Amino acid sequence: MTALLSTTGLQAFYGDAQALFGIDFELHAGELLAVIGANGAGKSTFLKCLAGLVRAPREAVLFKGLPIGGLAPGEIVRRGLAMVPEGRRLFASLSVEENLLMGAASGRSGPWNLKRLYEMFPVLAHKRAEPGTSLSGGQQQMVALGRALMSNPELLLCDELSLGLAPIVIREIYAAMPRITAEGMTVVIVEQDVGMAQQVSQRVYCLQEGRVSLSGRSSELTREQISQAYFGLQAHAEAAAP
Ligand SMILES: Nc1ncnc2c1ncn2[C@@H]1O[C@H](COP(=O)(O)OP(=O)(O)OP(=O)(O)O)[C@@H](O)[C@H]1O
Repeated sequence: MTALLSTTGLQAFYGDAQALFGIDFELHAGELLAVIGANGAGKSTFLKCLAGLVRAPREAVLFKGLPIGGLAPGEIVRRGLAMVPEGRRLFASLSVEENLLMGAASGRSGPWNLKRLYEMFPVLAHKRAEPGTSLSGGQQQMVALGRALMSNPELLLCDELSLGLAPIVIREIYAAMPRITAEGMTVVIVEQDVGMAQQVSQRVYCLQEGRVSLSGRSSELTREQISQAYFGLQAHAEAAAP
């Protein structure tokens, strides 16, 4: 099966500091995959390389068979890859609806529009005219997720959706995932909560100090394997073919 997205030997740097040391990664259409790892392991940097927010060598990232490493973020969105950034990053001067409509600027068509989003998150319909930043953290996360969906991507990258949110709100946000994947969308989540990551995903990659320390099917990985990969002891289970 051809990968929807793959990276080969992906390295990333902040100035002279190296953050990723040769990431080999493969993602197939329709998967929901989780990237886990401790603080500073390189999870956000990895997603940013895919989305064009951190520089990557052109050939190190293939999306739909074409090299996209280092392309401008807007070009990558137009090709069908959208990201929900860590920390929501809403436009403070814009309303909820205007924030959502920013996502539609890619010009891509597909199943997601304002009506669908408001059905999925009714609270946003009630607050459509309010400034995005006046909402609760969980509601802002719904806007950030909705804004990315409005670009009708084939691949959605979500960086720590649960950051700073109460467990009940986290469950509400993750409850949206089956509706998103039911549309055929492929999803990568970065998640600190390993239990949640394993529960919602089909496969997991664990990063440790900028390297893949473990990959495999979520249902088959043991807590012990994950905690070893998370905290740095040697462990590697090859990903089973999806
Ligand atoms: N803007 C930056 N400038 C310099 N170094 C950075 C920058 N962003 C991240 N780093 C470094 O790159 C490495 C990977 O960080 P990254 O944020 O990708 O990790 P992470 O796994 O997403 O962690 P977290 O869960 O804390 O977000 C770390 O050593 C971090 O200090």
